[in-house]
Amino acid sequence: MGWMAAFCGGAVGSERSAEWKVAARSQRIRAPDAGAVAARAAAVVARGASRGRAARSVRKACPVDQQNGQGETQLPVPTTGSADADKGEIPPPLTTGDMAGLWWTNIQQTYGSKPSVDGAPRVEGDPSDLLGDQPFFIALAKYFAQYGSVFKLAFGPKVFFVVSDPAMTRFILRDNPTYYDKGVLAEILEPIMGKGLIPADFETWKKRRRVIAPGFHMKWLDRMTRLFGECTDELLQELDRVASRGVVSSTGSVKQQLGSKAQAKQSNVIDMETAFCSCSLDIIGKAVFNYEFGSVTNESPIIKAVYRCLREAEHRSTFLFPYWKIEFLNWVIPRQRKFRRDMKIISDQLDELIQLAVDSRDESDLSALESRDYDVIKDPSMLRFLVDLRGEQATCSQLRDDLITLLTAGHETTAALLTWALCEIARNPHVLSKLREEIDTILPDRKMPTMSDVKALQYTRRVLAETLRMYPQPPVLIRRALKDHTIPAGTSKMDLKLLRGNDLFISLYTLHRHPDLWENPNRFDPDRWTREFTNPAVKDWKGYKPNPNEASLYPNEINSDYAFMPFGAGPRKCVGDQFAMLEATVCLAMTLREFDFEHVYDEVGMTTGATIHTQNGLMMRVTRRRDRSAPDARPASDATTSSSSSASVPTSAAASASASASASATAGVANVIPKKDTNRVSILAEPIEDGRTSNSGVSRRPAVS
Ligand code: HEM
Repeated sequence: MGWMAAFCGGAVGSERSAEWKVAARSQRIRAPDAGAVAARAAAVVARGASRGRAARSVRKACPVDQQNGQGETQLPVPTTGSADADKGEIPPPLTTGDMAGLWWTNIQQTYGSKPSVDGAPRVEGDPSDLLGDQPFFIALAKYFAQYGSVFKLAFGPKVFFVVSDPAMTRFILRDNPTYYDKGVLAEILEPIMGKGLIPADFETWKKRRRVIAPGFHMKWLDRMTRLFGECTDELLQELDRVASRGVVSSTGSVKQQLGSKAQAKQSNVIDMETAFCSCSLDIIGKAVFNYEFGSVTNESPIIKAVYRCLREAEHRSTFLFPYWKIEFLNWVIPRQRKFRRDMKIISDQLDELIQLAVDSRDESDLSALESRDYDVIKDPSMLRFLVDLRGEQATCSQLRDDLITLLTAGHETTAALLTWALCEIARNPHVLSKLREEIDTILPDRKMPTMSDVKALQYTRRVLAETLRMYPQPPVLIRRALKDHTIPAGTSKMDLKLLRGNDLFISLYTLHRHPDLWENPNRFDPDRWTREFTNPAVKDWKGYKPNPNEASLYPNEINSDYAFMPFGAGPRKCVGDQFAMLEATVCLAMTLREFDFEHVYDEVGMTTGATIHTQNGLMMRVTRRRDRSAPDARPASDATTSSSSSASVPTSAAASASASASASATAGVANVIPKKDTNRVSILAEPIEDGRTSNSGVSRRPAVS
């Protein structure tokens, strides 16, 4: 299927062009005129109040809606679903006036004599750590060591409260989710995801969650598990090719050996971060809208557009001044012009896929959809489900927002999980050995994993859970208070009084390494999930209790009483958690069954993005597994390594690092030598910096249907 097909030639093409013009015009008419102009200007002063307008300026109306005469019609509320956040009164959305008032209060409190009533200590000195080279969440961990589990950061008129406390987190995410919206996150993501689940306002979220959540039903997940195996198989074929290339020895200067692009391409070194990214992108494309992403090495325009949009979201999340909200700058600044072009490429393709799905709609009840025979269905995608669900008439633009949200949320997160899991496994031979023992028993030979295999792969899933504890994706959850209220004290022993409009970060990174909540928090120890852990010294925290028989796919917020929240918590918890765990388990198990990996560099630093990235890729020497009948056999160099405490701890330092792992949550942080490289992720086969290749060379596979 060609990207341009929908808009090329014929009557349909020209009709659509006409619709585009109508759509564009109707967009302009719908936009609030004077109010919008004022709001845009005010947004420069008060972020948050003009949500949606900037989004509309980038996003386009959908031709399918025009065709159906739906325009921006409301969706009927479906009869099924799991959204249960509408308990109690929903506070009204924030206005420009609210934000301007709050900013004035912040200025008076930070720089004037007005007393603060919030109760949180303010980070003293220059919080330039947050803008410097080190990742944002590492800076927060440093402040956590100094100020405890609640503190605030003040920048000019902005104040951010940072919380790393289980009881407070439970209050925010589970007990009172309607007190908050997604604040800064929504502002950043709305131009990309529109009214998708992540940035959506409460009303839209409630409707869409009820429709999308049942899409992840058991039979579909079962079919997806097969897809994960098929896509991983393609990755394995590529790894096979890489493994058979000239071996880069473990001695001598790797930099010298990989000095040129040609040399890098001939070596058995691969960037596994990029490889996992490619694999998970393929998976999500097929799963969500039955699209076969083109070859990375062929430089498919859509893949480049998707990656650039993800990078743009990251750029926005780390840029303090939201200049993209000033309309004319979007036309003047090249990266913003490119962003608009990329969004159009993506939207056009999604519109084409939606059109195809709508044209072949086969309306069914939810129960019929949930019991579909996915063995015979050609298109098992989520889009098919959303379009076929009886009574469900989402507008095309809403569907587009849903799809792009699932694509974005479900791609990098899982790739990051696999990346950091492999990073830790390669440093911990005893973990690898236990993994292999399990994998060889449950998945002998080339057997494709099934859902029940994944359930049986308990140790593999513990490794993944441990990875998510140490490298949560995303490392920080973002909320904004919609009403004045008080969050009762947790471990911090102080109530936190919030004003309407206050921004809040829940630092999962520090919560997951909190020394009061975890034994040896910086130690990579998958077996911790089999041991109960309590600490009576922590107020209002029940501790961690393993699930009997580890029945659920991962230890979660309930087992840990909100100390571990790999997929968030409460009604806005990740809708793709099972999908992600199944995918990561299948991919990791299949990969380790076949190949040995060895770190090329001692250090794998972290950088901030939407997820935690490596600094310069996860460069690994890959070889075919040496002795399948003796899974413990590892290269001699590995035998000396023990549990590391951080991805960036040099191998040689791992033993001493783990000895001191019982220190504070920032012990691992101290070992980090960050070197920010926000342009690092490249999907093209180009050498980066010192000549190492940034591309896995993972080729795309033929369509899986
Ligand atoms: C290892 C992989 C993943 C991790 C660690 C992860 C993590 C999270 C977290 C922490 C949240 C909550 C965000 C918040 O409260 O602000 C979330 C939400 C979400 N995730 Fe995931 N996720 C993963 C994979 C996926 C996948 C595979 C999909 C879809 C196919 C997905 C779709 C979503 C969506 C749509 C939301 C928003 C839910 C809502 O607001 O109702 N995620 N995810």
